[in-house]
Amino acid sequence: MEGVDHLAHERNKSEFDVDAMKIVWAGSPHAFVVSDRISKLVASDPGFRKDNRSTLSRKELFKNTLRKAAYAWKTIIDLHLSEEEAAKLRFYVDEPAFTDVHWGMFIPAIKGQGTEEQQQKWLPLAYKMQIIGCYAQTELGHGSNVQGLETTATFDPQTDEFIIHSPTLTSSKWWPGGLGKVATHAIAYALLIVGGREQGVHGFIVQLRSLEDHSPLPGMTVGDIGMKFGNGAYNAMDNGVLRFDHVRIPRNQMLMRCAQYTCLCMPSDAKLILEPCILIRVSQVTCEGKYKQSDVPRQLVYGAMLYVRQTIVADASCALSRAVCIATRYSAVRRQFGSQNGGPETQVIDYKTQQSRLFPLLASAYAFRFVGEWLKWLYADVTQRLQANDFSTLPEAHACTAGLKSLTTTATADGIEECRKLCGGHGYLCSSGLPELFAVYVPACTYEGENTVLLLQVARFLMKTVSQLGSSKKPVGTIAYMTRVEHLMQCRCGVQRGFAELSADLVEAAVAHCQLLVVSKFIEKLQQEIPGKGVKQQLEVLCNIYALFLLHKHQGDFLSTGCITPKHAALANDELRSLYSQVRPNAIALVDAFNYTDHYLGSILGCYDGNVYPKLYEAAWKDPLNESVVPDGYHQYIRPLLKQEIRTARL
Ligand SMILES: CCCCCCCC/C=C\CCCCCCCCCCCCC/C=C/C(=O)SCCNC(=O)CCNC(=O)[C@H](O)C(C)(C)COP(=O)(O)OP(=O)(O)OC[C@H]1O[C@@H](n2cnc3c(N)ncnc32)[C@H](O)[C@@H]1OP(=O)(O)O
Ligand SMILES: Cc1cc2nc3c(=O)[nH]c(=O)nc-3n(C[C@H](O)[C@H](O)[C@H](O)COP(=O)(O)OP(=O)(O)OC[C@H]3O[C@@H](n4cnc5c(N)ncnc54)[C@H](O)[C@@H]3O)c2cc1C
Repeated sequence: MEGVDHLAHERNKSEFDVDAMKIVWAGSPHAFVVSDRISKLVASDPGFRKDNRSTLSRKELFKNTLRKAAYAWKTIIDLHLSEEEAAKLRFYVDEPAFTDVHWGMFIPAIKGQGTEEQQQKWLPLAYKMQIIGCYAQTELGHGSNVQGLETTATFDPQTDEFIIHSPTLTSSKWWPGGLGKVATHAIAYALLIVGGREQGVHGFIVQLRSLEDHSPLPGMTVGDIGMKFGNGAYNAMDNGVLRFDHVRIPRNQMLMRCAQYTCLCMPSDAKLILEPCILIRVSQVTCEGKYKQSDVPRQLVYGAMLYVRQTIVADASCALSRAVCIATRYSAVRRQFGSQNGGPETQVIDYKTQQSRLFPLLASAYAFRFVGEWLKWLYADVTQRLQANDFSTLPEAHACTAGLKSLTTTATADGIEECRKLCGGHGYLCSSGLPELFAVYVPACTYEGENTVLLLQVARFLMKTVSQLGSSKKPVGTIAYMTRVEHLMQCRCGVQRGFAELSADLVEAAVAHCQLLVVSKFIEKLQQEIPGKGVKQQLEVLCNIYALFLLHKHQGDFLSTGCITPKHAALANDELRSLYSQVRPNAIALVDAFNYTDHYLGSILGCYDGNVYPKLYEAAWKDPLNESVVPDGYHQYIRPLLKQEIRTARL
């Protein structure tokens, strides 16, 4: 039987309203309509074709990405797309590009840390893409440790300028996306030196390339850092290297204000829209060469990272759901063993082992979706509070964004790889879509804060909270539960001792805290009204799978701390098995609810109609290696080998 019939049969088994679930997944009926329309627009436009990416050379890939970015921008302008629609278009075009960093980091950094004058000067140009920006923070020798950056920005009061300089090889900027070949400007982070005194790391707007002929400006040595992991994939991005040799910029190009807690605003007609934002001055250098710092928390300069980490959490559910959709559909198509009386073999999705690897990932995709929604709310909430000069929830917002970024990207990267394995040998083919998805996704565990480094930030926050237990400062919000954990009261005196020594255990505690967050936000979601036949029931099953799977995976910790008994552990495992059986008939419908087009999935194994084998067979013949029956190199290397005379006696 062909796959196409097979999946139709699977769809008929489902016990809930898939259209209603699509709306839950999208977030609202409006979000669904926008997403559905834009995904179809992209899928039907040959200008956004992506099935040939893995066969392109680096140069061809990069040029093709430039073409797509220009074409995407033209589409946005011609169709007068709104900010929401433009963001969806970028999502469905599905190509890492300099535009991500321009819109996702360069513009938010200016909006966040620029003065009003700076915003008025630079944002209209950036919004119209008349300048293209990158975010140049990381250096060859320094990434996680931002305070350790070596690039210097020395104020020269004679000329009212900063001199930006890379004093060592290790101070070369290294990694910024878009820097290598495209960006005309950068937000460069450098150690500020005023009157001979170091004043910490600050951001500066630096022009890199001529707006006439794109050549690097005097004093700049700039280029691409080279091929990265995987063919195609993130190599569409020109991550770059940059050295400054005493480059002079006007004093008014130091970012002197901190108000980053505003959302990205991309106007449909590329005209400037300035949103209301917080006007907090963090630091300033005057023309007389005086450095002034206000008394607001210095951590506000990390706001751009808070913003991007929150978007990364929202993106994790997309990447994981995409892999899960591919693996689930293929698991229903693929058959191995178990043929009875010459009948069909068993669908691999019916094997309990397959279910126990696949369904927790399906549940995780939904769990991350809802925690991502909640994190957006938290980010909006902290923004509002900061506008009222209330900094009280900033540490919690930092811990949540950092911790959830770490948890969800790690689980998603691992989950994509598990989905590849769940697809057996065919999962290793580029046409499965999974190798490229993994290669594009996996750096999310490193960029925007290396995942272990971020968990250490969460651990620091948790330990601070524990040390304050019993004081008048009661933990609230996501750490309110700590007052209920008696054991923590006994720990509180010792928490400031041995942090480094115990850091591996503390990282585990940080992960557990984040997992609790994900579970509790899933439960909160279920407490809302959820319309649609059987939708809530399905989500309850998935929520229970997510929670019980974690309990099962970490049962050693639960048992050793006396939180559960061996009997509980066994019951949890029984329940998990029963939940897998409940998901089974709904599995295909649950991944259909993601509403992904075949174009976006980019996977023969995951195609909607399940018609996998003819498509795999057809695709093989399109490989460049099959352009000729006899390969290039036959006459040079194969034929001489076949015709060689055996000269050595032993052979
Ligand atoms: C082809 C298609 C084209 C389509 C075109 C269409 C057009 C587009 C239209 C629309 C599109 C919309 C697009 C949106 C796209 C969005 C996508 C975004 C893509 C992103 C791409 C990512 C690329 C990668 C970028 C990077 O990686 S940038 C570099 C990031 N670097 C880091 O993250 C460094 C990590 N290190 C740190 O964060 C810090 O150094 C530290 C580890 C936190 C330590 O800080 P430090 O001050 O040195 O140490 P401490 O003394 O420990 O202080 C910590 C102190 O501060 C608090 N803290 C720390 N961080 C924060 C924070 N962020 N906020 C608040 N508070 C913070 C911490 O709690 C401590 O407080 P206490 O002292 O009180 O304990
Ligand atoms: C694809 C990609 C795109 C990027 N884009 C940009 C960009 O646009 N702009 C930009 O500025 N940067 C960018 N980066 C750089 C990125 O932000 C850094 O690589 C990241 O912050 C990690 O820093 P690092 O490389 O210094 O890692 P390191 O900190 O050197 O990490 C190495 C190891 O050391 C461990 N480690 C480090 N510190 C500690 C500690 N205190 N305690 C315990 N363990 C520790 C880490 O856990 C890790 O295992 C990008 C990186 C990648 C891979």
